[in-house]
Amino acid sequence: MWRAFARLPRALEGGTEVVQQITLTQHLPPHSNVRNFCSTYYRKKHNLQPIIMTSSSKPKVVFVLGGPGAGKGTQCSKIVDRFLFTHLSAGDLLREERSREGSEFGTLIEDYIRNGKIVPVDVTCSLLENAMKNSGKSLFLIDGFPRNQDNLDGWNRQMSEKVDMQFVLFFDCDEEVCVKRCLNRGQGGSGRSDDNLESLKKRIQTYNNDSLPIIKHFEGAGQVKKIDASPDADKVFSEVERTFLSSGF
Ligand SMILES: Nc1ncnc2c1ncn2[C@@H]1O[C@H](COP(=O)(O)OP(=O)(O)OP(=O)(O)O)[C@@H](O)[C@H]1O
Ligand SMILES: Nc1ccn([C@H]2C[C@H](O)[C@@H](COP(=O)(O)O)O2)c(=O)n1
Repeated sequence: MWRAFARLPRALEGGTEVVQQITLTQHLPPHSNVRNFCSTYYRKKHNLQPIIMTSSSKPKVVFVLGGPGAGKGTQCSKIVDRFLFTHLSAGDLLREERSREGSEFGTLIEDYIRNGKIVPVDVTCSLLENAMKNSGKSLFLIDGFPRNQDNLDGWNRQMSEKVDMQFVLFFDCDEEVCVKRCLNRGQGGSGRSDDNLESLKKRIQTYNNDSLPIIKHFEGAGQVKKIDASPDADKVFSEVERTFLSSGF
């Protein structure tokens, strides 16, 4: 496959930078009009505007799910380095809000996080929507969301019409491996109030009872791309990379 990128200036898209990837088949002859038209050289030489093919101007979203410590954050930062995505972690946004001076939700968030429970969706969804708007970007990895039925219902109410959900990237990892990784992360000085055995037991329980059914729901709709998250991070990423490339990113 041969790829070209067309970048639409922010001003044209109401403040949202839209980067579209146009994939053409190899079958085009090397000097076909389409190829020439797409080439930066040709465009510059003839002072042409980039090609704009608008399939949708809505932001694109990939949900990233998996157990605590499965490696979602690690893989998201690799995806950001390789592709044009912006990473939004629901957990990070909640921790930020918890620490924000004057936040009315600080105590509630800390209680939910320490006890491995899922914060009510109105809080999380608003943090996500604000972060999306403030970024000015249009390709998002939404990490750790939706984590239960309340998250999914709230998203469907507030956001589903405003974005194009592409697929769910699911990092599949054994419970023991997940727990070990989180405990190591805690011992390495993560400073997270939930990287301890007591919180982890509750987080795993919440994952099994509340998050897995959501993944199954997406699976039933054919929207899940499952990745084995147990090998080392680079090996996991080669699978991830293949997935994004084959999805046209
Ligand atoms: N493939 C891997 N092999 C070994 N260790 C890994 C791998 N991926 C991530 N880790 C390590 O495991 C820990 C958890 O990884 P990470 O924070 O990416 O997981 P997460 O799924 O985002 O966790 P959480 O849901 O708890 O935020 C980190 O210390 C990370 O360095
Ligand atoms: N959708 C979400 C995501 C996260 N949380 C809370 C509860 C989690 O245990 C904690 C840490 O999330 P992580 O960094 O592991 O993704 O944050 C939530 O309530 N709702």
